[in-house]
Amino acid sequence: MKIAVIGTGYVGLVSGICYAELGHSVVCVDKDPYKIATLQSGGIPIYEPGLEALSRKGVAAGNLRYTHDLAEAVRGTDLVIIAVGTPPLPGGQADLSYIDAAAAEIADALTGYAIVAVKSTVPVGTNERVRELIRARTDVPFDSVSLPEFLREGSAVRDTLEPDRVVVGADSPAAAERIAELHRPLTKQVMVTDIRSAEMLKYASNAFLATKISFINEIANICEKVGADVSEVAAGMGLDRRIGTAFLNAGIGYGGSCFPKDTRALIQIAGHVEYEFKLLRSVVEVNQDQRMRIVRKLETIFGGELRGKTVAVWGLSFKPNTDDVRESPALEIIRHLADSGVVVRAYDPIATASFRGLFGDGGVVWCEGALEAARGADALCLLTEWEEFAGTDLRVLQETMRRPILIDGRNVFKEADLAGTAFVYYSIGRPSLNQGVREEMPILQY
Ligand SMILES: NC(=O)c1ccc[n+]([C@@H]2O[C@H](COP(=O)([O-])OP(=O)(O)OC[C@H]3O[C@@H](n4cnc5c(N)ncnc54)[C@H](O)[C@@H]3O)[C@@H](O)[C@H]2O)c1
Ligand SMILES: O=c1ccn([C@@H]2O[C@H](COP(=O)(O)OP(=O)(O)O[C@H]3O[C@H](CO)[C@@H](O)[C@H](O)[C@H]3O)[C@@H](O)[C@H]2O)c(=O)[nH]1
Repeated sequence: MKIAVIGTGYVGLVSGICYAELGHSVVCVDKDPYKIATLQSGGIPIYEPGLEALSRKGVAAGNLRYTHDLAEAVRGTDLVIIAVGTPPLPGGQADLSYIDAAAAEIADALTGYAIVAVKSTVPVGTNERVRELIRARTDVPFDSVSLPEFLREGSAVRDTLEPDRVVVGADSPAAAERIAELHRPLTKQVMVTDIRSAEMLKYASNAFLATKISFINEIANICEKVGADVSEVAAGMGLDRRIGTAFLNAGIGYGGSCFPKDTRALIQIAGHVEYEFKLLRSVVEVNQDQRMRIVRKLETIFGGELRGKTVAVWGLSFKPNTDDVRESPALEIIRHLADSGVVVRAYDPIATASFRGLFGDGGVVWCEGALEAARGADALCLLTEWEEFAGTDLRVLQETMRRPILIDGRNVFKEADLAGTAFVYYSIGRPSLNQGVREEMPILQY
């Protein structure tokens, strides 16, 4: 197929490169000149494992190219994929201005029949809105398809080439079949449905996963008080195939460019039809609170006074294996620490530059290595579970720090790692591992 992908962000770029890998003829379009220049020179403007090599391969094979000229890319194409951003507006609802602008540009560029598919995450009814926008500007025939994307950052290439499922929402059976056919080499699970269900299914999936995370975080918080271990609890729950083990890792809550935005947008979508999504509101509230537990724990350890302390932070991205820091819990935690008069020494293997771009520099010393960040610190907070942190020799770390206080926000370390150290250690929902802050467990009488 001849495919034009509009937007070379995390979704558009990965999708475009992977369609080229399947042998299709792909043009990726972005209006950001820096991104296109980087891509044209063989680089990748984001950090995503495996992507750069695939991009170079597609370009060398002659079936992948990059341009900022949308009209030229759309001309004569079979499929146009919209993968522009839908960031949150201040009230939480999705900002559809990039979708509208792309739709108008596509309408003006269409020269013959094409399928226009929306991969961006959009509120129910948006595909119909896109269709009307295009129809108002052109007589060229086209079909609309909702093609929600489920990839995760950090494993985006694998998720795209081996997805659990592909969902195609369409009201034209012929267009649905063409898009289904495009994805059949990737998975047996191609689901064809109506457009509104496809749009809703994307939000419902993210909201459900976010619910799992807030649920296990609340269980973790209770575990701390009753002397149970959340990792044991989650493992045992996960053995039930109806529950499954995935997304039951307790920690400092979810971040990123999707769960925070999409949960809030779904609350708004429900609100528009006068339905109050009470469960999801709580999920969001629990998540917000969970981030601050780390700060409260530090305050308790330091007797309420953070001012003048030096705190090392390991991990700035919202999850490992990405440079994306959008809605990363680290933003809020570091902001709070810096505002409380703490000197923060921060390190991330990949995401420091993007974090500084969003956060600024105030009150933070940016470090080039994990041990360098820990040097002379009164406490260390681990916020992202990058693999390199798990391999730390805690005895060496202890020697580096002024005081051995370790707040493990992602439950990376195990009992054996702590053996022979003097760390005051606190993790999430595993009170038996706590050292130095271990509380007497209450005798439970009911
Ligand atoms: N990031 C993810 O992991 C992920 C996963 C699934 C779905 N989604 C959804 O996919 C959509 C895109 O997300 P993203 O993270 O890739 O966004 P992004 O912000 O990283 O990238 C969007 C890109 O679109 C470009 N763009 C905007 N308008 C354009 C236009 N008219 N012409 C050409 N380029 C244009 C921007 O310059 C930008 O590079 C969002 O709706 C998001 O919710 C994201
Ligand atoms: O057990 C878990 C799993 C995840 N997280 C956190 O949840 C957030 C999101 O993680 P993940 O879902 O792996 O990353 P994303 O790249 O944001 O992917 C989500 O959001 C995308 C955008 O919509 C969807 O396409 C994906 O299916 C969906 O998993 C991160 O902060 C994680 O640290 C936890 O705290 N505990």
